[in-house]
Amino acid sequence: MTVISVDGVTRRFGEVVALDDVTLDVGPGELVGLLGPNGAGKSTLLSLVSGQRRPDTGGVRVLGGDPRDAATRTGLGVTPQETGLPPTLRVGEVVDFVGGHFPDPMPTAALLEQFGLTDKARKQTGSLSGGQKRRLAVALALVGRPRVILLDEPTTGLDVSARQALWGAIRRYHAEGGTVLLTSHYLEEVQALAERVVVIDHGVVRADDSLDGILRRVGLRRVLLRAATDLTGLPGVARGERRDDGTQELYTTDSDALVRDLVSAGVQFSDLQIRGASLEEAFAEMVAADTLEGAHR
Ligand SMILES: Nc1ncnc2c1ncn2[C@@H]1O[C@H](COP(=O)(O)OP(=O)(O)OP(=O)(O)O)[C@@H](O)[C@H]1O
Repeated sequence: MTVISVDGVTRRFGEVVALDDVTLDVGPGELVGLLGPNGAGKSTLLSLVSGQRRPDTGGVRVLGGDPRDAATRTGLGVTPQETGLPPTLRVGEVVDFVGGHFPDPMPTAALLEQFGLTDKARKQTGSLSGGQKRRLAVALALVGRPRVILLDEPTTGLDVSARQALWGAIRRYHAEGGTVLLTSHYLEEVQALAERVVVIDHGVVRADDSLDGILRRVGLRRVLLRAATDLTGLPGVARGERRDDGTQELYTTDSDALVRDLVSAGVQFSDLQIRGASLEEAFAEMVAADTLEGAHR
């Protein structure tokens, strides 16, 4: 059975098309990372899957039901936005309150222990640090022992150790058979957790592939050199830029072949430097290339 089924969904906000004919199926036990730049439509997609919003056209099913039905939502865990935590309620009270909506909630003490929040149980949520709030938000997604969780930017703003701790909790949930759909700006986070990656941009799914498949697609190298001839249009150069200082920056999937071609063509160059494009650059490259393709369609 498909756990999450998004079928031909379009959602507008006035003139803005936040999602444009999006189709996405997530199977049981999958851990899917939804990746995209600001404003891509990730949060809108999660809000449709969680039943907080309705699509204009198309359909969304979760665990075979309508996500707007209370019965369906008991199988679904979501992280509230930071502003969604009532600031005057104590941490333990918030967990009890959310857990009270589920038939078999996790014991509050065990959950707080798992997320390193035991000593905060009696603190008002308004007094928590940003990192502690994020941990509480993810804990709340798990309190009802849901079959599927939706995590929107689970570790944004966290330091390295807090991020690792949360990744551990997400991995444990997944290892026990849970299905996860998470959004992130961080390729690093998606790389650490997800088996499958969906890249979304301008409301359109640009890529949907295994993590390895996506990494292969973004396996660009950056070649920096100084040359009098313009090399930015050479075959094999995905994108290139000539700088005022005489250097040229060339992105290619095969830097060895590019350098061999330059040598055999007798091109004069100096100050050669080659490094892997950062994941961020590679992701930007993929989104830019697909946008260009879209414009030519
Ligand atoms: N309530 C709203 N009213 C008007 N426009 C909205 C609303 N929510 C989202 N949008 C617009 O829809 C588009 C998609 O936004 P969305 O928040 O889904 O993107 P996102 O990928 O989650 O971005 P971010 O990474 O910045 O959180 C954006 O252009 C945004 O401005």
